[in-house]
Amino acid sequence: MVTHAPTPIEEYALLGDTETAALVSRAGSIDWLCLPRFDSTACFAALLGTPEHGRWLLGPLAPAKSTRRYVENSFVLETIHETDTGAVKVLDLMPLGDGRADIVRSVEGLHGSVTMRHEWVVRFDYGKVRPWVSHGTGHRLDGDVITAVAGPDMLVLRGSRLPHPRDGVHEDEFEVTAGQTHTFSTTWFPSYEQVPPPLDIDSRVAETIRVSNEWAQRCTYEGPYRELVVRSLLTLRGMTHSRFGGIVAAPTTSLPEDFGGERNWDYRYCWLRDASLTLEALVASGYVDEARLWRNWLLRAVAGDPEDLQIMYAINGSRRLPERTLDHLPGYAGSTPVRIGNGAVDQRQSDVLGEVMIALDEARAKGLEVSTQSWAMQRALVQNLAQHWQEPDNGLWEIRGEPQHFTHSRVMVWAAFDRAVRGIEKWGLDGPLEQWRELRDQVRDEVLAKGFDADRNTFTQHYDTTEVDASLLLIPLVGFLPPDDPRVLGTLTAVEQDLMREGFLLRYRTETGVDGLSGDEHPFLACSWWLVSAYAVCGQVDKARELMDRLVALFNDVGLISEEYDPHEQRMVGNFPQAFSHLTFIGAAHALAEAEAKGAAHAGGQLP
Ligand SMILES: OC[C@H]1O[C@H](O[C@H]2O[C@H](CO)[C@@H](O)[C@H](O)[C@H]2O)[C@H](O)[C@@H](O)[C@@H]1O
Repeated sequence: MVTHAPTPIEEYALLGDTETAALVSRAGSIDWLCLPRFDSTACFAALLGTPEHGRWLLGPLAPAKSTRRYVENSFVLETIHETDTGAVKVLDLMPLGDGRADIVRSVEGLHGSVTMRHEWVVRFDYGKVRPWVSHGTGHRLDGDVITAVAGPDMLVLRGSRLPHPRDGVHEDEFEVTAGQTHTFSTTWFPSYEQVPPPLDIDSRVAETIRVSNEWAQRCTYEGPYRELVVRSLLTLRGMTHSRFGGIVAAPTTSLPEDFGGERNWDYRYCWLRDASLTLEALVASGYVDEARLWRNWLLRAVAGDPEDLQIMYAINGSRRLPERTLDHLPGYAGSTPVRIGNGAVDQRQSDVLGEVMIALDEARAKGLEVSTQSWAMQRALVQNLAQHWQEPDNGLWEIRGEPQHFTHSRVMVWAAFDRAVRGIEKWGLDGPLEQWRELRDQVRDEVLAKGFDADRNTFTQHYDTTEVDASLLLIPLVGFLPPDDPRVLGTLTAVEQDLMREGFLLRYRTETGVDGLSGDEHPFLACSWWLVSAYAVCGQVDKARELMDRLVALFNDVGLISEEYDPHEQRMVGNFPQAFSHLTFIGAAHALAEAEAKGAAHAGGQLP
């Protein structure tokens, strides 16, 4: 029985150091943090339970009006808390680029006086393990510190005023008046090592902002919604492990797709699909170095027998992600089970090679040099697909029901062969051209014959149904058919008719039971953005703009968005922030910009 009211998902902001990420609420509570990696165990897991499962709170004791923003293009979060007695500014960040795992927090009095509440509640292993906590002083520790240790993990808390122990919690309350500042840092380190030295905080803050600004300046996108596009690119960068090159689908696990339901999944892994689509968004916006980083990750992750290709890997490329439930956690809003690992790792999802081949083809077109090793790997994977493409699969939605012949999967199989052919024809690479051309045409003929319902003039979710699926919107976007083909336009209409819910798009109708899960879900934001892109390429620019404006209004105050949206309760749903949502938003902005530019050129008589 959960009595703790959950903080709405949209009330969280992201902190990150490109190796892991934290969620901090508007009230100043860091409720989620896995250290030192995105997929490490959490030491603060209140997000999926109660404060007793670990959190770090630094916020005003009295009710406050709290406004926040990121400093320039960084993930340095600045929150102003205004109370009846005064105002303070809190700065939260994870410094970038020093190979350490620190979180820094400072509070500065602006006017009047504010009583701050400080709580440091460390619970290792996702809120389960109470650490051994010591208050130490000494030469090696460089002044007063608090350390918390359990097994392999150790944290050290430093600060200008340390909290006191009480019933397993370290807490403090103190006044901050205008001009006063208190600074704190928590640092993770392996427990067999010495406590790391203190940080030079001012220089780390300045460096973090500088590095982020430099990265943002490389963005080449100049179309509508630019500020949000840049913030979304930064969010994708924040989900990319800067040394490994892997990209997580989201930094959280088990934020529910259905509040109180079982659709709770761990997204702290690198899906080939999500990562390829992230790459496309980055490359289209001018970030080719990131494509190289990820391609090298891919080469290491999939190295070996092509037969053993997985659809997702851990962030460092390792393969074992067994799905387990954490039964000690009550779940966000009572949504159980809380899962770690992901059972979809063993699924056949025939779309993924298509997404990888498209992303690498686009990166090549934007200047990523061809590497012999990379093409050899692509050839081997395409040859393997040639053996298996006719098998039923779990599709891009990773259904847990019976495998099917999903139309989207087959369209992406076509895309894999198509981009392989293009590798030879356009880029002069070597391979069995005739065989791949034949396969490409064979898959195309099959999709047109078996994945299309002529009565309704629409493509279908799979070969044995008349249902539709939002993934069919990708047919013109990947070049399978031109946008003005009547079958594409018919599919657009059918998808609108069947899947629109209160102005946003569902992935598919769960009522059919195709996914093998109980409960329902809400509109899936990536699909809604695919609809914007489909409208844009099909020339329905007014509809694209209208839907885009509606979607853009859903971002929270610091430019973040989750996987799904519940229009009825007007709240974000699912893991947060989700790469899929951010990258499809970027894609939609590009599509809209191109369509509007084309429309303007037409109006100006510049096009035939
Ligand atoms: O809906 C059931 C499935 O939900 C998750 O998959 C979704 O997220 C993935 C990561 O963003 C994405 O690649 C996939 O297309 C989405 O359906 C979950 O990871 C699966 O285990 C689950 O079956």
